[in-house]
Amino acid sequence: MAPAGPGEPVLRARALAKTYGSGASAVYALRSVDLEIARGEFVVLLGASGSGKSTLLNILGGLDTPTSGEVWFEDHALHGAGDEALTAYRREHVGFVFQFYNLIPSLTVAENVALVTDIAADPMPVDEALALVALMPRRNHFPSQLSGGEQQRVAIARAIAKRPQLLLCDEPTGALDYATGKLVLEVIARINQELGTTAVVITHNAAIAGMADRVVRVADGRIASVEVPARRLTPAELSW
Ligand SMILES: Nc1ncnc2c1ncn2[C@@H]1O[C@H](COP(=O)(O)OP(=O)(O)OP(=O)(O)O)[C@@H](O)[C@H]1O
Repeated sequence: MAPAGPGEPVLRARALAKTYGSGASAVYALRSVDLEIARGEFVVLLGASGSGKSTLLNILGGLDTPTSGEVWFEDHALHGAGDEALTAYRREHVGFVFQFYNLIPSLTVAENVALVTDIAADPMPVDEALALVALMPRRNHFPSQLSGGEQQRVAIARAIAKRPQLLLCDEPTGALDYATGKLVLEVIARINQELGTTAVVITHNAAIAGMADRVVRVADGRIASVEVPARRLTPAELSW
């Protein structure tokens, strides 16, 4: 099968369920999720704490597997895939950004990004990734010398330097103040638009939803609603 073109689904979930534990202590993190994400789309996942957002993102990114149901990346079935196949999927196709930046403190900014470009099949030059997040002037600094927002931008540079098809972000602005959070969102939006990277961003912040192509609300392990904003706003136009 040819890779999906613009607008075609790059990720598909069908009747996805994830249960932790069993019997009386079972936690139904996802109950029955059907979702398609198109190539190049910017999707925001909203929902209360514990609603299942991270579980869904982790399954889409091959960090976790469903208890039942199907999840596909293009024509690769991720459900039931073994550790080796999921590791290869993540390495080749997925960039992750988490709330905490997970940078190596003893390495410079450029060296943190090079950790990924050294092992990727078709990486961009480290300095190109740093330019995309406007951090070239800080390339030789250590993480401890950077603000939280700058550290998060390094984490984004590291995630995109391997030219992943998917950029999956779990609360990327959760540890940042308002203005810094906006800067980080601007970077993610720019990468989505300039590189065409499909982006899925989890947030508690409903205002961020304005910058999405589609807003998926998760409640109690289910998709509660899907909205398409009339116009995609820039992060600068958002306020909360
Ligand atoms: N490893 C685990 N073992 C048991 N229960 C878990 C595990 N991971 C998640 N859960 C439960 O699954 C449910 C969904 O969790 P999940 O982390 O996906 O929610 P979330 O919407 O991302 O929440 P938050 O916004 O607080 O990060 C929660 O009730 C959580 O307690």
